[in-house]
Amino acid sequence: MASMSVTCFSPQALARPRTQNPKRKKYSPEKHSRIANGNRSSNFKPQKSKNKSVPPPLAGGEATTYTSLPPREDFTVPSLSFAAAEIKLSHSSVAQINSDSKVNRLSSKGEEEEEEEDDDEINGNFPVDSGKSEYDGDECVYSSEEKNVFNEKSLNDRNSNCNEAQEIEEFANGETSNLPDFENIDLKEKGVPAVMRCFDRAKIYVRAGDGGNGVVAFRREKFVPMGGPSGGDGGRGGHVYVEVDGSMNSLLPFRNKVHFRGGRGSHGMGMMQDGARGEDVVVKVPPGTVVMEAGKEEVLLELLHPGQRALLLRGGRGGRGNAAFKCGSNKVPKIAENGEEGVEMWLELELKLVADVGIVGAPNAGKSTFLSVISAAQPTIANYPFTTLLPNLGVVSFDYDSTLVVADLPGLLEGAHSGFGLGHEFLRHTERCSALVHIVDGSSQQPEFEYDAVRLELEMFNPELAEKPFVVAYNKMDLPDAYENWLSFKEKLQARGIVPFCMSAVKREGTYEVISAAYELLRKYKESNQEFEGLTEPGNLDHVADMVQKRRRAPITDFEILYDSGSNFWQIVGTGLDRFVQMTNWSYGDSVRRFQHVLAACGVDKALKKKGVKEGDTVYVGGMAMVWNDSSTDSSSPSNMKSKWPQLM
Ligand SMILES: Nc1nc2c(ncn2[C@@H]2O[C@H](COP(=O)(O)OP(=O)(O)OP(=O)(O)O)[C@@H](O)[C@H]2O)c(=O)[nH]1
Ligand SMILES: [Mg+2]
Repeated sequence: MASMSVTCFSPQALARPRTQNPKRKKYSPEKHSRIANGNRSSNFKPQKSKNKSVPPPLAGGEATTYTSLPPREDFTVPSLSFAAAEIKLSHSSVAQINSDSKVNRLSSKGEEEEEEEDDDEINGNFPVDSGKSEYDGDECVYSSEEKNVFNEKSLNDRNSNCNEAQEIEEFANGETSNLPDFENIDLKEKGVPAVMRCFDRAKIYVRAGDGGNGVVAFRREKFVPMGGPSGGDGGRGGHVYVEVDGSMNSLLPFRNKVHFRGGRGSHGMGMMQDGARGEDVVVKVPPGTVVMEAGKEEVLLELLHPGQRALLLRGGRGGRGNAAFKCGSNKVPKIAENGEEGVEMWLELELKLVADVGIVGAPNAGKSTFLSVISAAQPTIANYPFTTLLPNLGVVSFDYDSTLVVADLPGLLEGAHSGFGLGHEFLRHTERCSALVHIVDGSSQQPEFEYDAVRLELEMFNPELAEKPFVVAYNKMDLPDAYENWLSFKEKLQARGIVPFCMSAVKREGTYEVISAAYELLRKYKESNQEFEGLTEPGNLDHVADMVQKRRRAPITDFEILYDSGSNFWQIVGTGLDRFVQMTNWSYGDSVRRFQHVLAACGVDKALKKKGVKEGDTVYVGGMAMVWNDSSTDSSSPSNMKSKWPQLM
């Protein structure tokens, strides 16, 4: 049988500063393997937990899920007593757990107790449901300011919890008048401290650099009479690139920096000297970033592989100097162009994890425990819901070339698809997974109900999620309740054509079978999607810049004429013409003549006459106002539009 060797990385590490808590007991792999091997048996033997502080089974026979974040042990104030309120997935009943005992137990557990636990473990009495993480190596420690902020918040939350408990009881009895309408409240960020928010969406502004202006200059040199035009072109503006940086794992940096602008190209100079190019700007994003234009649904780019670089916006073209306009009919051109303005855009970035397998389930089901067993990841594990606030990644490697990346996601609540709890923030991460492991808490009163509720949430968030291949893992088989309910759960699922697995993540039993089954699903999925996979390989990613450029550099002959009869205003709309007006440098006389020529050549005059333009009407082109003359008195002028212009609006 192939062996499981492991490596891991955790995106949580960046978002939440962690240091080792010296008071906490260290996770010892030797001890664990000793315990695991000692207890390894093919049949699960349920053990009554010795720990008195295990919360009592909840009344009403419902699955355990919660509406509000229970306090974190790191931030508890022991003297304060309060009741954390819970709402079950079902609407019928309510249970309250007096968290006092739990809090005190978590925060004031002494060294002696830990030693006692050690003895228990060695004797084979594994304290499976002790409410304390078995793997404390990854404990999160905050700075003193963060703690203060958090403590203040916790205090407020706890005070309000007492009232909430009463309200929730009313809710259970059908008296919902005082409870907020959860459907209509955006719970996304409210009440969640900044350190806990997931930075997986960002809005940024990008702007390509403007091109430099061309200049009018003439060669003046001894012994070179009439040296001719020698004005150089302006340099092009800086491009905007977006690049995947493998070391990034969130969009957090975009909280501090939102604007990215390419450098401006330098202006041209005499002696045929062209201006220097503007500096390019590179926006670094983590792997798995999706780029969209703000306010639009269409996905512009999906950046998956570290090192991938896409050209988003091309810098503006440098304006031509007078040397470029020299021709047979005009050997002394006194004309130069302005540099083209850089394009600007607001973009929405969205980060979707690039994991092969996603672990989903209700809060407290044992998802993080499972990840910690199958990989070297060390997510925080604790006996309260929403321990996991940000997704954790772990890499499982079966042998040399078969590895899979597994993501442990925060628990899902009923209503997660519409923003309830934390789940929907992360549900989109599962869209990238090829397979799911659905962990069911076997010790909950109605595991089938919990299973159905989570499946429904997935389906309501995105029906494609429900189509993904999945493995059902019935967890906590070492607990008597779970053990007793297993057969009925299994039969019910088998009746629907699903074969569930059972396991005890804490005892590391049955976990290998579950992850192997997930790997098998993944393998089959990849086989059947091989052609599609090929498309996601890095290739030419300049299509966004091409698209923007095409839109901008539309032919000058593409225009539309709008007429406002009330004010006798004519407006000529066309991106090609707008760009032409912007690049015309009105300070040179030849520019004006050229502009009129172009208007006549591209058919603007003709089209206006056809539409019935009259003497004295005002015509707007690319932000310029001009007055229409029916009979051109100036024979050198090719267009009927003159006087008042050039004149900026
Ligand atoms: N007895 C027993 N307890 C388990 C087992 N697996 C997990 N637990 C316990 O269940 C509690 C919750 O485990 P977690 O792994 O944090 O659960 P989770 O699903 O990640 O929870 P959230 O992150 O809050 O959604 C912890 O106290 C674990 O020790 C198991 O197989 N048997
Ligand atoms: Mg967790």
